[in-house]
Amino acid sequence: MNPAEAYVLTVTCKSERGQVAEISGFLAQHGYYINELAQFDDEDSNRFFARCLFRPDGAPTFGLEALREAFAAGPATRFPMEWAIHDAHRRMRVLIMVSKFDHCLNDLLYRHRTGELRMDVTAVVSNHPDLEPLVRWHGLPYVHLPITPATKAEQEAKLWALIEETRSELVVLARYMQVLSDELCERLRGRAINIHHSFLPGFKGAKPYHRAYERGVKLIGATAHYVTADLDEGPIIEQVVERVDHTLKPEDLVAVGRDSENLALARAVRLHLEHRVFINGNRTVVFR
Ligand SMILES: Nc1nc2c(c(=O)[nH]1)N[C@@H](CN(C=O)c1ccc(C(=O)N[C@@H](CCC(=O)O)C(=O)O)cc1)CN2
Repeated sequence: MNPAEAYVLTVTCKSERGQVAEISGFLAQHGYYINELAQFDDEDSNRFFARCLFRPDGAPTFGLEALREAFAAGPATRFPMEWAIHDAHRRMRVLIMVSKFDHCLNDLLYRHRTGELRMDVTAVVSNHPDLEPLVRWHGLPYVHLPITPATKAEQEAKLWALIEETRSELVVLARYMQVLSDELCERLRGRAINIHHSFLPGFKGAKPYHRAYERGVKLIGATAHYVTADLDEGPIIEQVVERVDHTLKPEDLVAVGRDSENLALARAVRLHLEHRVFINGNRTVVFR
């Protein structure tokens, strides 16, 4: 559990000696105590990643905005970096997208209602009307945006307007069965998560469970990943696998897979909400 007043610093930069000392010294100097510090140095990319949970220790020098300004002028200048300081208790604004499959949506909304996923759901958007009753039961806005190949651009324009109007920070594709355009993927880079119903890179594309059955696999899985223009190729955040055997038909694999999809997506959303995921090329660094 985070302290009553807590902040999360995220840093990505070129690997150089003195970075950890610079960060920890800066926070200590300005009256903050470090509760957690996770770091990773990727020797292949020569990139450094860090996540620091910290709190005021007595009367700190700054408020949050002044702290950000001081960090920008201090450590972030000495070590050019991508960084952010988040209020650890601020709830991220999340827009969920669905089609007709309801298991991932149902699971996310349950975890939201019970407080497990500390987020503000801004809206549930679907290209079908089917799931409106479930969403209304949760007291959340449901926006039906039908789509056809001829209306795809118009539908995505409405979707983007909604994302901006609701100030949504994260978009979750909870078995949304439409391919997002390259432009929308770019606009949502690093803040759109999809659940694919296979243990990627196996069985990309359509009907993975049927193809897994034909292949006679002994494990099936689900993969939560960031959305990119390359279908099902985005940086992987979380994966869950489940043992299966020769007695299971495709429809049985679909049923077994639903639990894996729910768990992989919920874990990935939580990791993102807590600023634990860093994109590292086509991979991720995840501070669990
Ligand atoms: N640009 C991206 N868009 C989407 C991704 C992605 O990684 N990049 N993930 C998919 C989810 N998905 C598999 O997990 C997937 C969904 C839908 C399709 C597809 O071919 N859909 C058809 C329409 C199908 C229908 O109307 O029922 C289409 O878009 O023409 C492929 C993969 C979500 N989007």
